[in-house]
Amino acid sequence: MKTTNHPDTVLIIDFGSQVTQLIARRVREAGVFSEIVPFQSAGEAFRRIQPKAVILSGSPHSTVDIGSPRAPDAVFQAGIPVLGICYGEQTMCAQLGGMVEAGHHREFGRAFLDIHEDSALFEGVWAKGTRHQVWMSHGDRVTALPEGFRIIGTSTGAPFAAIADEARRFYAVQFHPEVVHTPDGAKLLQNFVHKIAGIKGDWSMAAYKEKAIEAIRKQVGDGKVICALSGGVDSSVAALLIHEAVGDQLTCILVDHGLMRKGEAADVVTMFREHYNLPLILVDAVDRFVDALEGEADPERKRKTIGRLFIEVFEEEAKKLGGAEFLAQGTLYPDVIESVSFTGGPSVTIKSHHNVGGLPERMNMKLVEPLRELFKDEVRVLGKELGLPDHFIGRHPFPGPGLAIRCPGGITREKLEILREADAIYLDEIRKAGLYDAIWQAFAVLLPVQTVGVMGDGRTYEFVCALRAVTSVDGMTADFYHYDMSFLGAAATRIINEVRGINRVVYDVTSKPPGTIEWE
Ligand SMILES: Nc1ncnc2c1ncn2[C@@H]1O[C@H](COP(=O)(O)OP(=O)(O)OP(=O)(O)O)[C@@H](O)[C@H]1O
Ligand SMILES: O=c1[nH]c(=O)c2[nH+]cn([C@@H]3O[C@H](COP(=O)(O)O)[C@@H](O)[C@H]3O)c2[nH]1
Ligand SMILES: NC(=O)CC[C@H](N)C(=O)O
Ligand SMILES: [Mg+2]
Repeated sequence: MKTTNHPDTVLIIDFGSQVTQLIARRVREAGVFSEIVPFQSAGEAFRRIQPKAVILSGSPHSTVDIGSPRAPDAVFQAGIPVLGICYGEQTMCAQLGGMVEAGHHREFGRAFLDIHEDSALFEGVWAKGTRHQVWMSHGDRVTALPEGFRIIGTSTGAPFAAIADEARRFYAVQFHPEVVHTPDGAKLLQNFVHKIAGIKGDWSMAAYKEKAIEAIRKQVGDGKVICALSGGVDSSVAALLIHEAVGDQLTCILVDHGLMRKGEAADVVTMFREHYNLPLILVDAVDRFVDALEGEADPERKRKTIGRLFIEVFEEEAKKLGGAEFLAQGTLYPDVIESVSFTGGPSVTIKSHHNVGGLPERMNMKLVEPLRELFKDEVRVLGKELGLPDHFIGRHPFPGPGLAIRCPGGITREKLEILREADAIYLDEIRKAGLYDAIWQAFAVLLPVQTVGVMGDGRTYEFVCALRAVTSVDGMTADFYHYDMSFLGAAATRIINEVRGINRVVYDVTSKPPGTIEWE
């Protein structure tokens, strides 16, 4: 694991809470860099990073169980502030000489906290004697405090809902300040990092950009870099950053695999050539991909074929350039966080996500991943810093395998063409209705089902098109978008009227889980 470049880091120790990432988000929103590490490697990370403060996350575990996770003792001996959240409070108490009792007073959801004492944690937010909404999710509770601690807040189910040892700068809460259902939670976290830990809060995207550029120059030297550029936000921002760092040592490669949205390859090329004067090779690999996929109906085989062909194309292009030592990717922080999994054993593969990650091993290239510390919306802010036009920054994500995984059943050129047209109309309607930015991702799917219709007094027997639109934060969970029916009616009419081959349109009202966002 790479050493962080940030002097004032808050280390978040993950015990497997569902919302650990939110702690990192809130800390970063306070202008302070944060890193998440799983508890198993927290000791090593603590020595390497030398954080200015530590936050202990929640957990599905119970501290009363034998073998349940603990924070490294060094965390409590370093003289730095520590904040325990939920399980984090429980383990802090268990480790420092207090007591925790297992589950008779379960508290889930909204609860109210009575403020007993003024505290640096509450400064400017909550005054003594007031009551505030917080969000709880626990069964266990602390029943005796370690020496030096006092109660600063209580709730009905948790007499020790907020505690502090001000001398050692140890604080802990039973509720979750990181979630929006604790309306003042973000302010408490700001107090912890600014007032208690004394970290300035000058971590900004502008500063990040300069550091990242420096780091790229150092890593790459005078070597050659190729960047697989899809025109999506991640690879676009990575490419711009590397271009600022090493100029024309970078060559971008956009593969037109015939599975892109309508006009997309040309748009991406125009945008990059017009605005950036960035060396970009457009590889026409349409026949190669579509021939290989012709008739293929199995979702996993589609994905694997596409992944393999990407590798072949990149190998050939790198060779043509006389070789390249580095491959740039738009890998994001959620891809690299090793979240703590309690399912035991390897998790099942739902889909083989195509990525260029398989490339370096096969091609002996070193990876350049300047975004691996960022969340997607942070990447968007960085894109703004780099002058990426708004319509590129706000683009919906688009999967590497493209339309191939939106065409369930056997793929044919004709079906891809029909789908491309329907998708373009659908997105056009969304833009015209002003809904594009309210939706996280939207697309059309061409179903391998034909139905009977009547058009102009004649019988039709054509395909069904499904429309999908979801809201989400990170693509891990999603809800279907609640359109007004008149919008759906208008979009359906246009698709059926304008696209030969489709005579029926349906809307997908499945959330994730149980569905996934894409159909394959
Ligand atoms: N048609 C393509 N040509 C070249 N590289 C591609 C293509 N499609 C995908 N890639 C590579 O695969 C990576 C993963 O794709 P992914 O869709 O996750 O990211 P993205 O396209 O950069 O951003 P977004 O998630 O917003 O679509 C991309 O960053 C890019 O490096
Ligand atoms: O680069 C990618 N390569 C893939 O193979 C891939 N499959 C799904 N996706 C995108 O990931 C998000 C979650 O999709 P699912 O709910 O369908 O798994 C959604 O945004 C999907 O569009 C992919 N992106
Ligand atoms: N959210 C949590 O951290 C819960 C901690 C512990 N599992 C409990 O039920 O109390
Ligand atoms: Mg993409």
